[in-house]
Amino acid sequence: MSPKLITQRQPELLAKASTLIEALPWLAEYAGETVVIKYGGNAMTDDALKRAFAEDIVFLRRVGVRPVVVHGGGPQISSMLDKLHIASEFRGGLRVTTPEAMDVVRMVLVGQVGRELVNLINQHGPFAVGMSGEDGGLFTAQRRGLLVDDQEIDLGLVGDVAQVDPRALNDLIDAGRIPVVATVAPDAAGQVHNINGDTAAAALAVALGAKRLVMLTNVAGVYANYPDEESIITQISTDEVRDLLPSLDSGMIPKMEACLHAVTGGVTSATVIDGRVPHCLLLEIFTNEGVGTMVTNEEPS
Ligand SMILES: Nc1ncnc2c1ncn2[C@@H]1O[C@H](COP(=O)(O)OP(=O)(O)O)[C@@H](O)[C@H]1O
Ligand SMILES: CC(=O)N[C@@H](CCC(=O)OP(=O)(O)O)C(=O)O
Repeated sequence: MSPKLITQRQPELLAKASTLIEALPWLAEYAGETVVIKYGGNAMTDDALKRAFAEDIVFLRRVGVRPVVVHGGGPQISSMLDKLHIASEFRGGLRVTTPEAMDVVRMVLVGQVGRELVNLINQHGPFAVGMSGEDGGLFTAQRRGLLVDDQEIDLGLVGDVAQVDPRALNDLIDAGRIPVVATVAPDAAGQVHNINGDTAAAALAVALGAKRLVMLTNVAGVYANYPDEESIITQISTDEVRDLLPSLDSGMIPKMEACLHAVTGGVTSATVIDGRVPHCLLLEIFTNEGVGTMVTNEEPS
């Protein structure tokens, strides 16, 4: 570059350099740490965004973080169920899952969404390995219902994570791979269950002793009064999440329950970020401000 061009472009070049320098303490803080990233189906809206997500994951791996991807695929499952004329219904943010729907959930999460993410990440090198809760005994599911007014509502083959065996997954990470996890898992008798992606990501983050859980979705974060944009929450304590939970709706219920579970289980923070923003993951982890709503054990100052 000519000296004249450098002078003209100095502000732009300085801005680039300062972004890199801003990342410096964060690079040190996260090196060698496990970060669980939950990629919600609602955040997988277009191909450019998905490619940017794959780049961010590979970036994390390249700078010495141990990223683990747990993906959802709710809208993708719903669209396949529609095509097959199988009705589906959500209760409390969870899909009521008949045996017929379970086959579709497993097919879409493992065979479609998981494959696509593995493919995108591996355009940067042979990093990603797909696995489901069934592989290497990663998750043991336990059937769960939904408590409404002290009455347990049957949700069909919906599971909670009763147990995590992270050995196979840790083997992959130790070998430099990036696990990409689909959240279906057998119960103790071998019956496969549908586990909500947020629920599974939190259980995994706790079991792995992850430093952080970051969840990409299609809203800017959690709103105290959804969808009033003014009511966006940037930081919230676990006590405040407990107070907020009864007022939440749809998919935000399992998401906030999952954040609560992760943080009370020892994960330093759980953050919900806007997956519609390209490279939101890098912005959240490597910049001072971060984006989205962060749940921690501390009262916000
Ligand atoms: N208080 C709230 N703040 C933000 N989003 C909320 C709130 N209550 C309900 N939602 C809904 O939660 C959705 C995100 O959850 P979900 O659909 O499960 O996403 P994902 O597929 O990313 O897991 C948002 O699109 C929004 O419609
Ligand atoms: C029990 C339950 O609700 N399972 C979810 C699993 C996928 C998921 O969690 O997808 P998102 O993260 O995109 O919402 C479902 O069937 O939609």
